[in-house]
Amino acid sequence: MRVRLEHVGCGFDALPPLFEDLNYDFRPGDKYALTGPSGSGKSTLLSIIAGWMEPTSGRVARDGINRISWVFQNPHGVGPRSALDHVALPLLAQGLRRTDAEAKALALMDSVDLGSIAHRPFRQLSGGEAQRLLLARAIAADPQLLLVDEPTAQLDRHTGESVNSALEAISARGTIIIVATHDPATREACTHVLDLGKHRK
Ligand SMILES: Nc1ncnc2c1ncn2[C@@H]1O[C@H](COP(=O)(O)OP(=O)(O)OP(=O)(O)O)[C@@H](O)[C@H]1O
Repeated sequence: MRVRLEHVGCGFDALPPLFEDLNYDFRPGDKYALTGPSGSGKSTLLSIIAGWMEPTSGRVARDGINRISWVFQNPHGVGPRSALDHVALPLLAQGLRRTDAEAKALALMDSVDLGSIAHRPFRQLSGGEAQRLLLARAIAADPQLLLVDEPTAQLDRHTGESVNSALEAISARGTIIIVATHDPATREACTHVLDLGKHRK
């Protein structure tokens, strides 16, 4: 199982390319920080890696990757539904009984410091809580590749550390994790750094 960038480049319209000739291997059990200034193409590269967007040049090889989860910078959920329901849903879809799904969902929510808001409706969550909730849901889906866009941007240090620990725990299960981040603590918590600032043309 791995994801490989082969001579990947991308640009929009007549603008200069964001990046060109990116060659990179992403492997299970490692955490990759995708860094670079605002506008350098981090979210664009996540879209390309996920297969949502074709690169302008080169290709992405995804070997043995069937389940991809993506936690967006701007989280969306179902307003009136409880936070717990959001995390339990993928577990129910995997065939767990509701009591087991909810117990597992609650443990995942605890791991990102959300145990106390489990029964609140999604619409009452703050931006940082909503994004952590969707991280817990993404982990519940048991992905082989987890893409996360700026998970700690809206968080205080302690909460940011719990997010980094949750990423560590899922990485230890063999998931490939790629995190677009400006946060030095998240970058430090990763095993590798791919800096798009250095690939700008
Ligand atoms: N569909 C599009 N058409 C034209 N330009 C686009 C499109 N999508 C993104 N861009 C431009 O490409 C550049 C890279 O955007 P991207 O969101 O990938 O950057 P980023 O590194 O994730 O930025 P940030 O750190 O601010 O989130 C930006 O200048 C953006 O305006």
